[in-house]
Amino acid sequence: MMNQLPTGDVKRNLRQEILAKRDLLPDDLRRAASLCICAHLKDIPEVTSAVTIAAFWPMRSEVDLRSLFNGWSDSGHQVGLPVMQPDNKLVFRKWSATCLMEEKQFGVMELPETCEQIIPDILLVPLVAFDQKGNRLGYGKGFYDRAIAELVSKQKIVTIGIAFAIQEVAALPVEAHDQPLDMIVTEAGIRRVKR
Ligand SMILES: Nc1nc2c(c(=O)[nH]1)N(C=O)[C@@H](CNc1ccc(C(=O)N[C@@H](CCC(=O)O)C(=O)O)cc1)CN2
Ligand SMILES: Nc1ncnc2c1ncn2[C@@H]1O[C@H](COP(=O)(O)OP(=O)(O)OP(=O)(O)O)[C@@H](O)[C@H]1O
Repeated sequence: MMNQLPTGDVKRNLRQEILAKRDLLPDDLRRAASLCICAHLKDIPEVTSAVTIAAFWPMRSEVDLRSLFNGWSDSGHQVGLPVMQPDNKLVFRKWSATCLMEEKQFGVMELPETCEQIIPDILLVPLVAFDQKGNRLGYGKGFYDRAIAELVSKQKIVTIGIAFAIQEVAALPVEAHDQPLDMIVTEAGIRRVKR
């Protein structure tokens, strides 16, 4: 049957449903799955050969990639983390083991202004939901849609969605501004999206 709801409503409902499901994952399972996702990322040549990897500091019940940061940094990668700007854009600042994260708007932890801004060549994108075609849903503020659109207009970039397997949905509604992903990594494995 055709879905009669406007796209914005469908997205809002899916977001709520999947976030509730993600919040219910037990901590031990979340930790194990996060480590499994980290192990998969070590097997992706585009990641291991990247200069600058944009990751994220986990918020709420997201996948936790932090166990990779020291190793990446020690092996010569730059690790970037997102910082929200007043114009609803994202920039990425360089993480190091001595950085102290600061609590910013919506309780999000971010690197302070003293950390230099960097341009990522790999973007690990936190997901609320995804589908098999590589469409993604975030928290609904368009931060990553804008960031991906701006980065791809300037350089070649690889976008990798990061989520737990339970965050997959059959099909997400797609709007003109939605930026699809090149790959999705869950604890179940690495999926490359063909287009
Ligand atoms: N780890 C991580 N960092 C990230 C993101 C992310 O998805 N994951 N972001 C990806 O975008 C940006 C932060 N985006 C956010 C979007 C919404 C809310 C939030 O709390 N929204 C409230 C409504 C706030 C309001 O409208 O006043 C809510 O949903 O209840 C927080 C952060 C940048 N950093
Ligand atoms: N490139 C862009 N330029 C300006 N506005 C944009 C752009 N991309 C998305 N937006 C706006 O951001 C809002 C949120 O979009 P959407 O519901 O697709 O969010 P999302 O994909 O869940 O969020 P996010 O990208 O933060 O993960 C929409 O109102 C949309 O118009």
